[in-house]
Amino acid sequence: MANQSSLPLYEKIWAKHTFSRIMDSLTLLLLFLLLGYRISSHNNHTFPYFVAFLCESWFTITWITTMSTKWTPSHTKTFLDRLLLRVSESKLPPLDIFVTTADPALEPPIITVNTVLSLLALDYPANKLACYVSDDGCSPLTFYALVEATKFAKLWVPFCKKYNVQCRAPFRYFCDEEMANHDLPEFKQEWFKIKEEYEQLSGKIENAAQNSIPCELVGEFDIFSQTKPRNHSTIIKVIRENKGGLSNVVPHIIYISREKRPKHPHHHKAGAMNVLTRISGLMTNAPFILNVDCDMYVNNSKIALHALCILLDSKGEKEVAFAQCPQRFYDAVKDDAYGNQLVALPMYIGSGFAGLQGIIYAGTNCFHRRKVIYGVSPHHDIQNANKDHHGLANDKETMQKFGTSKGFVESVTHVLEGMTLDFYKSLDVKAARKVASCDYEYNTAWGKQVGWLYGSTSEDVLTGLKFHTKGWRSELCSTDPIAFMGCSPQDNLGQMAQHKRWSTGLLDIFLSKHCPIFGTLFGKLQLRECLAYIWITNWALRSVPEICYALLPAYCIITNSNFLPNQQESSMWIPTTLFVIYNISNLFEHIKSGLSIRTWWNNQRMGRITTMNSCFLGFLTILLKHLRISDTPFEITKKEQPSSNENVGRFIFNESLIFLPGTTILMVQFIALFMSLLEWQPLVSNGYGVGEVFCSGYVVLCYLPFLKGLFGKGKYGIPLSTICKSTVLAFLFVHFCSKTIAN
Ligand SMILES: O=c1ccn([C@@H]2O[C@H](COP(=O)(O)OP(=O)(O)O[C@H]3O[C@H](CO)[C@@H](O)[C@H](O)[C@H]3O)[C@@H](O)[C@H]2O)c(=O)[nH]1
Ligand SMILES: [Mn+2]
Repeated sequence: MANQSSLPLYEKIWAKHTFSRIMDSLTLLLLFLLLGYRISSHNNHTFPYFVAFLCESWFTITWITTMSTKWTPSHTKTFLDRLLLRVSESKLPPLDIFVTTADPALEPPIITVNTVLSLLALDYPANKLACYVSDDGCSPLTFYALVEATKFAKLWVPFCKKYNVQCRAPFRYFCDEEMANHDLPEFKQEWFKIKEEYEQLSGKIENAAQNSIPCELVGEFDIFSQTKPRNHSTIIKVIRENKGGLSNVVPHIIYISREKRPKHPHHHKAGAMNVLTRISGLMTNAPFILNVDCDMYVNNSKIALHALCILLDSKGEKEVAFAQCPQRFYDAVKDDAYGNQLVALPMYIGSGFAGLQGIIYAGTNCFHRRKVIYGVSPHHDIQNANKDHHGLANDKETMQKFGTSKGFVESVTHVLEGMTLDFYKSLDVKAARKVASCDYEYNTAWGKQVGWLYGSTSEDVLTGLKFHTKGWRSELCSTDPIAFMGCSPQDNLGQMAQHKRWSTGLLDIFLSKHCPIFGTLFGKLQLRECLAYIWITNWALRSVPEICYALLPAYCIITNSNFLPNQQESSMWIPTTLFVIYNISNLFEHIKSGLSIRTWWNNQRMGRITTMNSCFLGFLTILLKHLRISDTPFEITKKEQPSSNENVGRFIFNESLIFLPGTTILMVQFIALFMSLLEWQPLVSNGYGVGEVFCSGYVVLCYLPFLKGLFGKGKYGIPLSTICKSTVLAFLFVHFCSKTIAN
């Protein structure tokens, strides 16, 4: 038998997606044929052909990056038994957990509380865990909810461990009434007792949200009386300290609301993460960090151990910066009506990334190595670090980089030297306050070389990209059952706003000095990883060719011209087959991911709608930002419990500009189809044919929710102002069309 300690703790499994590969290659071939046709066609000097050629070239480039990303998918298999043979439970490394919340209205405290409870109950020695909750909303309600939840945790944590509960978020766990029919009478009794306690807890939080916080607690809440969410000093409260360092109790839990002042940029989530990094550095300084958004509860209680298989593996130890767990969502809207469940896409693109230099950092559900966050490169020489960090001069250097807190700099030195001893003595709030102040980062490397990087609302992808550029790899930690579950937007407004933020933030990265292309030229970003990053960061740019392409059939019908080969030409088979092959392969991928045909269509349709609306707005936002006209905000996604959702898959609309491109495109198709019905076009040769009419009809089909919106009432209707603006734009477009004929 092989020596136990030399066996790897995890293994990469390479998936074979042969059918997908064939279909993808066919698609590429057809795209090339189409481009070839454009170049060689006798029509190639017409305006529509030229525009089509440009758009299709862009699609081809995008397709090459897509294909390269998908080509070698992989995931990981972890060996818990080997881990536990190698590291005894008492030798497991400490783990700091970061939870971020920012707005008690959009992120109801009961959701945050459930996430925190599930984390406190992780299958991991409690004396190795510390849970830090960052509240950018500076909300006494959130604090109150956490205080109450900690009391409940004293029942919940032992209960979960005793009965080996899988889902450790009570609101999900108690949904399942089946549990009560357990054979063990003792279990049954406890189950009911704890369920009742949980109901009391959520009742209290509900009550506090509606009325006010109970007065017996007022003393503790005084500190919130003078605060405004965007203007207050630091609040740090140790809600629970595991003073005895016991392994079977409730871990440390610390509430943090960092200082905020109107004049100081706070860098949204990235800023919050950096404060958490520093405070935890001072307090517990664990070598590993797990970060989750407030809505992502633990669904696999052993997940920390799985992730450590990757991070402690002898190869992983040297190469892997972080272990990212997939993002999954609970209580999806039926058939994914808003296309935000992201199931098929991660299965192909996500594991594709994982087969290259590594999966992107998704901002949540991720286990980090603390020293990587401090800017260390792989194969960083510990001997050297030792030498480096003892001289006084180097302490000075470290201070310039990490800021002037002596305690924190000392903790950094520990991490860089790879010291494994537990740093925790007591949770010192005074030192922690200093590193949470808004001027702490002045003239330091925070947000630039150290910590979460600033400058993009997709701080996650940016930060991960930086690690990859340094030469680190990352792994997808795919477990069964899935590690974490969270909320996804429950309506199209949330979904579209989210995509706008992502596409804006991602384009910001592409246009910054962190651009993946530079990463490959000057750093250690591997070529195909670079292509994959180009694929993802170019999301917003994709909107422009897609909008042009959607307008093209209408343009052709209005001007009686064509952009597709006409019926007499035999080359019509190229675009037709392309359309068919692309859709079949996409449909196949959805079915293989266990999704319905309806879901496929919804995703397909939402793909078009978000690209042409959300991403286009994202594109404009970046344009304005670069012209220094406006800055990009971080709009927080609303988290709600699905029971409150009455839209059941219907689209809702508001005055937002986000609906303008779509409404206009739809109007233009109407005008075109109407004209074709009445045969109003000028008589010129090369008139449009079935192809153009089909395409125009297809666009209308994709925009069916908008079509319904034109006739809908209240929030289900597109506001009159948007309709008016769109009508004006549509007629401008028609006017432009007629101008081009006149020429
Ligand atoms: O100023 C802020 C803004 C946001 N957040 C937190 O950031 C997290 C993510 O925000 P959310 O509105 O849920 O965004 P999503 O669109 O769901 O987030 C995805 O995309 C983000 C980047 O755009 C990543 O940061 C997230 O981890 C990733 O889940 C939440 O916990 C927020 O509380 C803060 O702490 N401070
Ligand atoms: Mn979220």
